[in-house]
Amino acid sequence: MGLQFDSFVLAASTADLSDETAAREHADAIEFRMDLTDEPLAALEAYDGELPILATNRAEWEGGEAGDEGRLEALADASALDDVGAIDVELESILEGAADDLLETARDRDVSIVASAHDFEGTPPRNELVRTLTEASKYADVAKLAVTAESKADTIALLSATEQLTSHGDTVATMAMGEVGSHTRAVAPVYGSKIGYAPVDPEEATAPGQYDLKTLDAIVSTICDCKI
Ligand SMILES: O=C1C[C@@](O)(C(=O)O)C[C@@H](O)[C@@H]1O
Repeated sequence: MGLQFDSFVLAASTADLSDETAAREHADAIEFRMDLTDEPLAALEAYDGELPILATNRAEWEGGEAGDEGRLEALADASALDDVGAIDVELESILEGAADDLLETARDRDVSIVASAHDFEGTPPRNELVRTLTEASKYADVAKLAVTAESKADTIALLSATEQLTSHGDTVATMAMGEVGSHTRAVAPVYGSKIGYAPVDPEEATAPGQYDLKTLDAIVSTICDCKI
């Protein structure tokens, strides 16, 4: 069965699957950043951890390091592995039609789909946040949106959009990158966000403003009963 996102999933985000041992105490899943390592499929095949994997192969044009050649095919290969319970696919690739085969393959294999969008420059207006999340929800089990907050108003817009989609019955994951937005990583789950990303080692953050795994687990567990 695919990774379920009915309650909050704290993902240890890493390019090194040997982090799983240290992550196990705090994380519900591993986000494996295939694009940040050399032989991702070999690493996945050798994986013998306990936590299920959310596989991400982030494109260069979306802030990652994977070139387009073979990128979605590698995700399809990853989805064949038992430990891979979910894949992350850029909303842009979905809308272009480039991910049609991948989505079908994932569905056939009962692997959950996270459709993601990122804004590394700023935070679009609230109605656009709602529109992007609504669009992503049409194609995926989880609609994910990471923006860059430049003001407190940006963070409130993101949290408000998160609450709106969640009350409407959609499954979303949201976070504001950067210093101003850091706290949204802790409080977004209160408003319904279903995935948190955190590195085991703060030096190995996969996005700006992330808390380390232990810290995020402690805060979320304290302020929210989202994991139940
Ligand atoms: O898309 C996301 C969210 C993220 O960018 C973050 O801001 O925590 C971290 C990435 O590893 C992940 O793929």
